Amino acid sequence: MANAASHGVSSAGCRLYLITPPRIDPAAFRDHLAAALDAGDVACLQLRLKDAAADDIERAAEALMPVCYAHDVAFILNDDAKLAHALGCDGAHLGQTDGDHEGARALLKDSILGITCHASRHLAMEAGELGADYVAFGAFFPTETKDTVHTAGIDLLEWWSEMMEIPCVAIGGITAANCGPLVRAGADFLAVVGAVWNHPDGPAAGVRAMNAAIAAA
Ligand SMILES: Cc1ncc(COP(=O)(O)OP(=O)(O)O)c(N)n1
Ligand SMILES: Cc1nc(C(=O)O)sc1CCOP(=O)(O)O
Ligand SMILES: [Mg+2]
Repeated sequence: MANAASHGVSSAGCRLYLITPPRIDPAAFRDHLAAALDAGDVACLQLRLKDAAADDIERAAEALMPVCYAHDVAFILNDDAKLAHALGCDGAHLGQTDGDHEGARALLKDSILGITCHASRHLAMEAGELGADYVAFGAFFPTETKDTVHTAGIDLLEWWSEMMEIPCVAIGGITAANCGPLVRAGADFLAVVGAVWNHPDGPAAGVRAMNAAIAAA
């Protein structure tokens, strides 16, 4: 079965998975992104613009993709597999209501497909069966980035990583201060928004703090 490692998003140990803030000015954000990626290891960037028109997403992708590629960071688009394919992204991340997962798998071929599985073993098994490259569990902690409904526990990560080879992503309120148990439970990637983009000393400090915490776990 295809997996994220075979597409160049290697999880060799736990790695950082960055997600953009929901609204950005692409030209200004490009500099913040470059600073963040200069600061340390990042596996991928997910462009997650909420309530944005396709044209705006395309403009943002054009601004940010070259920065990712210059740093050997995979570029993943949220919510829309067709647009991800059309824009030449490395892959797409789909939630449970973001369209036809099987159609997306077929369309994206060897590109990355990640699927939100909330706190559900059943959804994760389904995602694995259809060929997802990673499954995402969350929310592990309270978050100000998004209104969340589901709460995931450490036991889910332990179970998945013991039973399955498909990489898993942990998301939701993750910070340098609280990520240790997630890493030790087997998370392959920690997906973060606020811990990096809202870090009081800037995004580079956020990446350094997250990577130091991952290494110390
Ligand atoms: C890595 C990762 N995990 C989960 C999500 C959430 O996706 P979804 O449930 O579709 O919610 P939105 O992000 O679209 O609001 C994600 N984006 N990335
Ligand atoms: C986009 C998203 N999805 C979640 C889920 O639980 O599926 S939590 C979340 C927000 C993640 O942002 P932060 O790192 O700032 O908490
Ligand atoms: Mg979505």
